Amino acid sequence: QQQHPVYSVDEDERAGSSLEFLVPRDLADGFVNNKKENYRFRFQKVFDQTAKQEEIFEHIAKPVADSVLAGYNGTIFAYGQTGSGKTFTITGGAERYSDRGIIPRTLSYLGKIYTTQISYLEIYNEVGYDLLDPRHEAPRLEDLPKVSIMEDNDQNIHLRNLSLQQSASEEEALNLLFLGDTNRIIAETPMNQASTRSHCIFTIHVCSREPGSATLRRSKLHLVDLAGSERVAKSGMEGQLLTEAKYINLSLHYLEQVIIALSEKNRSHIPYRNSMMTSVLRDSLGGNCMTTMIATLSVEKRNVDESIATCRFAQRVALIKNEAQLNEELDPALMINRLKKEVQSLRDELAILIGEQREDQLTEDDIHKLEEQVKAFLDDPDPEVTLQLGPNMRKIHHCFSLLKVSLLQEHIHGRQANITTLTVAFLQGNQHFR
Ligand SMILES: Nc1ncnc2c1ncn2[C@@H]1O[C@H](COP(=O)(O)OP(=O)(O)OP(=O)(O)O)[C@@H](O)[C@H]1O
Repeated sequence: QQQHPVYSVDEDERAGSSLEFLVPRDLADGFVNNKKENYRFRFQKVFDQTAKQEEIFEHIAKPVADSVLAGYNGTIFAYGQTGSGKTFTITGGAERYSDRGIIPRTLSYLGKIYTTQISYLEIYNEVGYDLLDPRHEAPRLEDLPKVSIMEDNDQNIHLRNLSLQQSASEEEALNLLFLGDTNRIIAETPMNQASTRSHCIFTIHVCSREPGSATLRRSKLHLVDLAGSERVAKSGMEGQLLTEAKYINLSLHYLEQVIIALSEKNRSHIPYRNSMMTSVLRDSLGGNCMTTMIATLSVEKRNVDESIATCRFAQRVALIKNEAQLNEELDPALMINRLKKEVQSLRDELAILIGEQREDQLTEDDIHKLEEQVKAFLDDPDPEVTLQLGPNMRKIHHCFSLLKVSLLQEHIHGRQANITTLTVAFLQGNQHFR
């Protein structure tokens, strides 16, 4: 229907894609700076309306899913005004199988390789609810248990009343997604007939171990469908819708504050605690996480100011540089087994080197022979004489004990011992040992 396109996309293999809005002066409604007519934003990639869900998964979700499989945390979240396609991108459309979005495609991708646990959290007016709680059939939202945030001494976040559901197969995980989606709070707004009024965080917990390795990798992938980012004044809401919109705007504002703080160098305090969502996403926006943001735009003329606001937000997010760390922990039983095997193989190797199987203890016969050797060594008047013990640390230690006893006795009897010779004897034994 548009006579003049309001945007253009410029693809550059190396520099990424850029998106430009053309805003004739008469279109600026007070939000955009109407002295300017061109707004240009650079993104890693811009997907046009013709882009297929398959393409979005390949470019956006698959790399994050791969890093989750490698043991890092990951987050993908969709941000944009109501009706711009956040739910369509994250969950998918109901009409065609090919319309399925990032969550079902990711489950299918991960499902072939790992068993997982799923949680699905909804944050409505700053209160968290478990979308997988069976009590969701309760008539009123207020009757449901609220999810609360607890922090341990290491500043790890724990969510009380949020269930972790086992899912052994892709089908089980999909069932959980459908169950949760039917519980989401949806309202008809002036701009979208089925508008989600809350933030929804679908989390896939992955625990993996390479075959034969003692290392467990635990990582999680948050797939976040944010509530619509539009400003209240424009959407013509009132009553409950207005209250909801104020909460949504406030929590998105806090999200933005956290994101800006993360992008500032030398910033020690990040205000995660201001809102439920930033508390929950604490380990997923900065630090130990690979974060991808999808900004969805409704590119009609009347939405151009919201689109520009969305792009500005997305560019601020793009400034975060996360240092991803591997979430690894050791399985003690496996570690002990592995060390036992290592000890055995070192013993075998040693036996080959010294040409004999090493006993744990010296035998009586060994001890007797050593006593004779030490006695002969001490009695020999030749200053060049050495003790030949072979590459056996137990024998060397035992001889030192014998020599110490002898030295102490000599001392008591007022005679001097030749300590230099003893040291040389040890070093020779040691060299041979090496
Ligand atoms: N790329 C697309 N192709 C086809 N239909 C789409 C696409 N994106 C969105 N739609 C359709 O547009 C409508 C609005 O999209 P959607 O519900 O995903 O928006 P939203 O951003 O999640 O909105 P809200 O914030 O209100 O929940 C839906 O009917 C959806 O099926």
